Order: sequence, then C-alpha cells, then structure tokens
Amino acid sequence: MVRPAGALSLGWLVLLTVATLAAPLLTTHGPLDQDLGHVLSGPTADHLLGTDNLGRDLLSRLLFGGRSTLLAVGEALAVFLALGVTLGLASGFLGGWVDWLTVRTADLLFALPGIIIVLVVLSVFPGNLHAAMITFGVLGSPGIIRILRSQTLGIREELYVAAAKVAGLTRQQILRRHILPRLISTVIVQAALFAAIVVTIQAGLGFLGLGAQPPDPTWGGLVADASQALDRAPWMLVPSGIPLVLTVLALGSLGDAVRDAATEGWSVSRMTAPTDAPRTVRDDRRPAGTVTTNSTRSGTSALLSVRNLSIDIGGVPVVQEVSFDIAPGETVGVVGESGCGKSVTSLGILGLVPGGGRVAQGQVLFDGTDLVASPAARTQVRGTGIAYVSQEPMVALDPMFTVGRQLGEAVRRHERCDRREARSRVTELLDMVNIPDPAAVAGRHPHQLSGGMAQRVAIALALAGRPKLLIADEPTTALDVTVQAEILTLLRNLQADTGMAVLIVTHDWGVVADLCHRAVVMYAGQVVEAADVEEMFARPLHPYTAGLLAANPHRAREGEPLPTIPGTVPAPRDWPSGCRFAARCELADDRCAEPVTLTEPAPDRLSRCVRSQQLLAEGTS
Ligand SMILES: Nc1ncnc2c1ncn2[C@@H]1O[C@H](COP(=O)(O)OP(=O)(O)OP(=O)(O)O)[C@@H](O)[C@H]1O
Repeated sequence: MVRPAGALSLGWLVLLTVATLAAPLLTTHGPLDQDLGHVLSGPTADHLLGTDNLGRDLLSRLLFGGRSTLLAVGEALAVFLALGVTLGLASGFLGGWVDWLTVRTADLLFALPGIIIVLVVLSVFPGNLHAAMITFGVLGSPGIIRILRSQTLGIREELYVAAAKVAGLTRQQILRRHILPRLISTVIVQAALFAAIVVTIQAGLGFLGLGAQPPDPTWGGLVADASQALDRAPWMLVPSGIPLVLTVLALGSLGDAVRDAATEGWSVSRMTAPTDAPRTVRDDRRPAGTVTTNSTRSGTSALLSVRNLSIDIGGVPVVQEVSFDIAPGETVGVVGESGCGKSVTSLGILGLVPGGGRVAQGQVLFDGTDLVASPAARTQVRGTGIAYVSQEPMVALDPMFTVGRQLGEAVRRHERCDRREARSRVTELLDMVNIPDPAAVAGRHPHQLSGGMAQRVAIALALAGRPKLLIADEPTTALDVTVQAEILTLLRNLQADTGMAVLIVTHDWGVVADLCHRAVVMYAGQVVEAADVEEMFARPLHPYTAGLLAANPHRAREGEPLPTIPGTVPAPRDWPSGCRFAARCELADDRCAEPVTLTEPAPDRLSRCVRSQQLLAEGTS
C-alpha cells in the first residue's frame, strides 16, 4: 500500500526535478539578471518569490540553483551505488579474500572524517564540486557495503540459492536473478538517505562559498544571502530555506516508505503461507517389509559412484570414507538417525557442503567423471545430470518470482528454446507432477502455494533439466500425512516414467520399503551397512540396522512398547577410535575397541561389524 507521506514525498521530488530541468521555461528572468528597482522585494506578479539584495529573481535562482544540487546528488549517488552495490554483493557472496579486503577497506574509509576530507579536496581543487561529490560518494559507500554484505551473507545461505546452484546457474545469474532483487528495497532506502545527506552537505558547501562560485546560484548560497539580509527581508528565508528542508525531509520519508512497504510485503508473504505442511509425526507408514520395488541393478555399471568420500565442516570430519553406487534407473535410500551425515553426503555429491565445509578426500564419479576433481564438470552436471529436491520446498523456491517464471527460466536455460516453447514445457512439467490447474499455478508466487503443491513445483523445477539422477533429501518430512503419500507415489511414477535414478535420504523405513531398490545405512558419518532392501529387511547384518528396523513404528504391536536403541548418536568430535556404535550395541566385545572396516560378508552386501558373518549365519539358519 502506498502511504500518503511516501506519495507526497515522491510527488515533491518529481516536481522539483521537472521544475529545475525546465527552469528556462518556467521563469522569464535569468538567475543573474538584476532588477535594481526591486531589491529585497517580497512576492510580486513579476517576481513570484521576490528578489535578493541585488534584485535577482529568487524563483529563477532557486530553480537554476536546484540544477547544481541535482547534479551533485547524481554524481555522489552514482559513485555511492556503484561501489556499494558491487562491493557489498561481491563481498557477501564470494567471501574469502574478496570479503576480507572489502571489509578492511570499508572499515578504513569508515574511520576517515568525511567532511574534513571533502574540505581538503576542495582546497586542492577550489570550487570543484564534482571532485567533492565523487569523494563524498566514495566516503559514504562503506555504510551500504556493510549492510548489503550482511544481507547477502544471509540470502546466500537460503535454500533457493542452493537450489539455483544445483540447477546450474552461474554466479552472475544467481546474483542478478536471486540476490539483487531481494536487496532492491535496501538499496533504495540507503540511496534516499544518502541523497538527503548529499543535499545537506552540498547546501552547506554553498553556504560557505566552497561550491559553485558567486554569482552562480546554489541553494546554500541562497540561504547565506537570506541570512545576511535577515533583518531587512526575513521573507527571503522562505524561498531559500523551505525547498531545501522539504527536499531533505522528502528523501528521508521516501526511504521510510520504501522500507515499510518492503517489510510489510515480506511479513505478509511469510504469514499467509498456507500450511498444509505441519511438522507432524507420521502415522501412515507402510508396514515394514512390504517391498514393492525389488529389482536390484547390481552388476550394471554405476551412474553415480561415491568412493571414500570424506567431508569436514569447520575442520571437523563429519562424513568419513563413504562409498556407494547408484545404477541408472535405480533408487537407493540413505537411512540413519539425525546427525549421521546423510544430508551432508548428499550435498557433498553436488559440491554444496553446508557450514563452509569441504570435501576432504574421495571421488564422486558421475558418468565416469570425477566431480570432486573437476568443479567445472560439477557445475555442468548440476541441474542436467543431477537435480536436487530438499525437504523445505517453500524455501527452495525464490519468493520473489512466480512459479511460471522460475520454471520457465529453468527450462530456457536447459533447452535453449523460445518463450512459447518454454511456456508449453512449463505446463508439461506441472502436468508431470500432477498439478491440477497448471496455468493458474504458474501465475502464483511460492507463498501462495500449499506445502504439497510447493514440493510438486520444486520437483517440477528439478525435472526441468531432464536429470539422470534426482537427489531427494527427506522430500516428505515437511508435509502432512496424505500429502506425503501423494509425493511418494509421484516420485515412484516419475522414476518409472523417466527412468532416472533416485537417491533418497530418509529416516523412514516405510519410504525405503515403498521406493527403494537398495538401502545404505549411515551411522556417525560412516556407511555401516548396504544391501538390497529385501535382503536388509529380512536379514540385517549390522546391529544398528537391526535396531533401527526393530524401532520402526510400523512394526509396533498393540500393547507392547516399541523397542528403542539406547543412547544417542555421538557428535563428530566425540567419535571413538573403535566401532562408533559399540557404546549402544548389545553385541559389542573387545574387538569393537579397534577400528572396524567395511566387509562384504555376502555378495552385494556390505557391513561394518565384526560379527557380520555370525549375523549372516544366524539369519540364514
Ligand atoms: N551447517 C552445518 N554446520 C556445522 N555442522 C553441520 C552443518 N550441517 C551439518 N553439520 C554436522 O554434520 C553432521 C551430519 O549432519 P547431517 O545433516 O548430514 O545429518 P543427517 O543424518 O542428514 O541428519 P538429519 O536427518 O537430521 O538431517 C552433524 O554432526 C551435524 O552437526
């Protein structure tokens, strides 16, 4: 909603700009013309705002003087924005040495006394207002650099920016399309406030006779003239002072109005987000063991081959020597309790380790290319080779743009088609994810979608690049029970229709049973078991898998308490040197004090347990 103060301020600034630019048309007197018969007169028909002590028309001097004010604001603002926006964004988005250097330089400039430096510049270049304003623009920029840097740091971490990276957007595209639009209101507010300061400084310099030299008109010079004639013609203060005050107030008020409108827009969109996505405990899980997709692809050459992948965050290893393969068209579930490293592993595949972490060692071979060794190949693979769907669809979508625009942008990036073709592909994608009225949904913003609908759109976005592998990190966690079932059915159908492979991260054995060919169980940053899903359900070869399966709520019997695994997953800093599960394991013995390696107790079965052979024999007997 446009506020009256904001509208009035904008109106005043537009009027002032037009009037100063059209000054020769609006007044018959030149700013230097003297009418010595009417010195220090008040308003008359000939001189609408009166005259000064030399009989010069005040309206003319005000309008022509306004030109130098506008020019000064323009010059200082141009420098302020060019430096502020470029360095603020670069510093926050790129980090590293760019950030270090920018922050240090900004701190240094911040410490300099701006007005003194401007006076020094004017003493070196007397009367050169351009040099003064450019200097003032440079000295003012640290404020906006700091603000934009910290906002960019926050936006950079948002999931829709990660999703844009996964979709294969370059840094420039992400900055231009996803980060800059979020900063526009801040930039406008800062620019308005800075412009108000420039108007004041420019007037001050004019007052002191340091800007444009007499007899050229300046607003500050008008105030100086008025103050000298205060006892004889107090009226002069009105035309010379009031426009100045109104302009400064209008700029401040415009900044406030933009800030309020932006804040309101954000809070409305956040508050009205429909919530069919409560974080409820699921109760619709299928009974464990009812595996519906059971064709394993062992023997097929892998589409994705993760080899000894280790990931550090803040110098602490959080994932260690993880290996698994995914064949074309295969669905693999990664299972484990919270904090076992499932999400970090799936993000690590795409080179998007959270928390400033890094892949410390290992390979991620996709179609034979090592994505760890080749960041360029990794960037190319994102979106087209490998797509990613997160558990928070709402934040994975850019709140600024409609569904149609986001999907259209992704389609055009991947398919290089024209707008008409992109529109029809967008409709096709929305159809694929079973969105009932694609045209209507395409016109909505993310906050106008329900959780289930948003997840469908996020999946459609992931499908835009026709990926060979879809990584879905707990794609149903944030959705309610009925919607969860629909999304799982959708994923299964899409997998069957498109033949893409799926890596699904989940806590839920129901999801594994429903969707997956094979499962990889992770515990404390390591793979502890990997097997065909049916085999694993029938005969787990690691006590942790057995414990998780026993704790599966679908196996609960009425009247009997659900078994749980005692204790909790140790934090990465507390990992023991031996078996990491030993402290919670009923079968632990002395051998578990030593590091345990991953072995293959049976074909296509991996287990990290000293008793895996025993468990195999017991299960078989
Ligand atoms: N942004 C981060 N900064 C620091 N540490 C992190 C960050 N993200 C994850 N970790 C750490 O990495 C380890 C693995 O976390 P991860 O999120 O991969 O677990 P997860 O098995 O996916 O758990 P969940 O099911 O809860 O998502 C945890 O110890 C966690 O504390």
